[in-house]
Amino acid sequence: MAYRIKEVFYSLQGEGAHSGRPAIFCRFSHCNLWTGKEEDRATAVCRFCDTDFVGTDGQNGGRFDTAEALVEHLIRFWPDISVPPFVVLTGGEPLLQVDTALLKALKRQRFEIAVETNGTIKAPGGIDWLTVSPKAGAPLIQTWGDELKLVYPQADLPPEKVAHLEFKLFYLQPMDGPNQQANLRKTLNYCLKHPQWRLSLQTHKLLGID
Ligand SMILES: C[S@@+](CC[C@H](N)C(=O)[O-])C[C@H]1O[C@@H](n2cnc3c(N)ncnc32)[C@H](O)[C@@H]1O
Ligand SMILES: Nc1nc2[nH]cc(C(=O)O)c2c(=O)[nH]1
Ligand code: SF4
Ligand SMILES: [Mg+2]
Repeated sequence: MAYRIKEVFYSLQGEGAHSGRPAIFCRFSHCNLWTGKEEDRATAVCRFCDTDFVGTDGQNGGRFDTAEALVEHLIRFWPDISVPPFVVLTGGEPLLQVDTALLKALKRQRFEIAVETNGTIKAPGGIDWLTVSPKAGAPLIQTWGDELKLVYPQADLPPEKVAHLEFKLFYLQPMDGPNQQANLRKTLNYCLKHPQWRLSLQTHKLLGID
């Protein structure tokens, strides 16, 4: 299968439990909850997305015909082969494209594999760290994983609706956008009242890095 990749970059994981950890980011094109076109945002299922995932024209993006070709491309961004490489598969919605062939090819090169998904597609086996970020109005199929990272607030998806699911860690991430400051305040208040939940700041944005 061919893989369509918007961009690849080396940065620090900015969100969740691995925040601060150097990682190769592989951003897959396409999402099942938004076309990615601004003209469709108001009618999309997911309307607050902060990411451009359209096409393959981003930094180091492209179309890769085989899993091996993509893995060879990714590993070039890792600076020290004595440390196992860490990759974050994101998007767009990576599980539209991530398959067992890719996960196996990554493992052959000793990759530790993290995935960021909206939870509408069942994850294949072989992922080391699964982050699920459910979206109001979308079916939640992947109901277990390592961390649940809920963007907050979402009118029709209060944290109470997902607090019982099978995850090791529960994060609230303030919704970026026009109400960012108010959302940050609400998020931190919610965490203080409900200590099951931790605050996930998008630290890459604070640092001004990718
Ligand atoms: C761009 S998404 C790609 C992965 C997958 N489609 C998903 O939604 O989880 C990566 C992460 O950014 C979060 N995110 C997207 N837009 C955001 C925003 N405006 N504010 C805060 N987090 C946001 C998502 O919820 C997800 O956890
Ligand atoms: N630094 C950094 N950390 C991230 N964690 C999740 C991201 C994403 O867009 O999925 C992301 C991102 O875009 N940049
Ligand atoms: S599901 Fe993820 S990639 Fe898709 S529009 Fe929402 S935040 Fe963006
Ligand atoms: Mg991002």
